Amino acid sequence: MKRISLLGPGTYTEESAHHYLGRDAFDYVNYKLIADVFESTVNGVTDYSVIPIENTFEGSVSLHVDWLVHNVDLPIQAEWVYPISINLLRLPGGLGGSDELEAACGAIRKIYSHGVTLAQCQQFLRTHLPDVELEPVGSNGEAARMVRELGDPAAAALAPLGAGALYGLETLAAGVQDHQNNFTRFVLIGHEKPQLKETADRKTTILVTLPEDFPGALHQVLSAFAWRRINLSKIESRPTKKKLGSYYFYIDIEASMDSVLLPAALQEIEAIGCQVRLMGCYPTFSYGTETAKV
Ligand SMILES: O=C(O)C(=O)C[C@]1(C(=O)O)C=C[C@@H](O)C=C1
Repeated sequence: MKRISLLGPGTYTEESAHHYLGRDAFDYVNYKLIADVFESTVNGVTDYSVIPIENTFEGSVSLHVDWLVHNVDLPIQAEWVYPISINLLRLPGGLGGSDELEAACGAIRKIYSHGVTLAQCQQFLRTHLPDVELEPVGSNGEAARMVRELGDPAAAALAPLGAGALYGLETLAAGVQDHQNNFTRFVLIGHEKPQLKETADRKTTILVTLPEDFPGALHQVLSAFAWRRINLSKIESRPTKKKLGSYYFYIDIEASMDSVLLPAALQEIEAIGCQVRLMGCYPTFSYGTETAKV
């Protein structure tokens, strides 16, 4: 059975992977830190890694995109989008009583959660828990585990309901994210093409580095897609980390490398002196309509 590394247990990453790939079709290997998730696939301990790369409100998870670009050479093999509903969890029977949210919140002194999750609940925290200490941890599953292990009734976690069930925590408030249509995009990376549903739409991700001192180079890159009517779903500049002011463009394209038009567009971009790195051509799955199971 193929092995998949991810942040877990009790994380949104795990929930999303079970939803799209199935619980039993793969052997899931849990790690506490995203660096270890990446490295397990680089070192051949696992075949694939699942990486959260973008959130509706927070935008790109820069740390993860940078790992994908600078530290590893693992193609993207699939992507999916999963809804993120965030819950305030604590030890059962904590101080203040769980029926009165304000009273119960008044008894909380410290909240553990992933940094991205804390950022998605800023308004809720300002309104209900303005004075609590916020402690970012490696994953939301880890946050729930710590609340259980500490045994401190004044501690709480912002995490998935599944983490509460796993560690026996009670839900003080459900769906506390600031925006209701909160989704995160995950990618599956690894060397081998996985066996997934063939009917899904395909996307291609490339990195483009522009030639130096070439006025209008980005305009020419974009026009190579525009006149062929190829749709881009994302373009983002990130530092190359080589020198100040030097950037590459991370581009998601709604087309497959199997089409006639996309390889021609990439050739045109290379011909003007840009460097193009193919990050993957892969099926994309959206929530509610389909899963990736064969
Ligand atoms: O800690 C988790 O639950 C994760 O799956 C990680 C992660 C992330 O790294 O972005 C995934 C999705 C959520 O938007 C917040 C956190």
